[in-house]
Amino acid sequence: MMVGITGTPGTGKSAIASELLRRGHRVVRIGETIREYVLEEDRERDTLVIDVERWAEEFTPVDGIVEGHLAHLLPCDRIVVLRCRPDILAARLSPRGYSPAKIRENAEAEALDVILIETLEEYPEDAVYELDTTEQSVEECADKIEQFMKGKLPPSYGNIDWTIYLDTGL
Ligand SMILES: Nc1ncnc2c1ncn2[C@@H]1O[C@H](COP(=O)(O)OP(=O)(O)OP(=O)(O)O)[C@@H](O)[C@H]1O
Repeated sequence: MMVGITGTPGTGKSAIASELLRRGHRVVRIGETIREYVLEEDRERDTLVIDVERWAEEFTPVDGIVEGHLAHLLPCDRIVVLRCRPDILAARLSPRGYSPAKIRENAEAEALDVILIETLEEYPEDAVYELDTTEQSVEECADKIEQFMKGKLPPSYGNIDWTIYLDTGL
């Protein structure tokens, strides 16, 4: 079974995937699979432009976890969408040295449910598990993902509304 972990940068994909790796799961980091698919560097947005279509087409499926903010563009069996309250997300991103514009762009995308919406365009409802990491530890989040993988936690999404954070000047 291939399980994707997606989410806005800073929601905790990498940290949670490391915990799942520690627990013995196979983990593929999407960042390590895109190198040959980089089309250009978008300097203004401080990000890489990837040939996502070709990358997704050529991706070799894994029996395990695929972690990265493009995971929902792969044909996973189940997909976990990590969430984080936008003000806390901004605080998590600030030690990275990102520009204020890049932090704002990510916080806004999180407030607007961008990754969840993209995920629901690709996946049936019963394959999606939305997990709010704002006030849970990495271990608690990993526990829930393991339970979801085993079918012990039902799919769920849609209980988050962070639109008020759009007006806070983040
Ligand atoms: N419950 C939690 N789950 C995951 N990470 C958390 C949690 N609480 C706090 N963090 C912290 O949030 C920060 C951002 O996490 P991380 O780098 O894993 O995000 P990411 O989604 O992988 O970002 P990117 O897409 O840029 O790689 C880390 O410092 C991590 O320790």
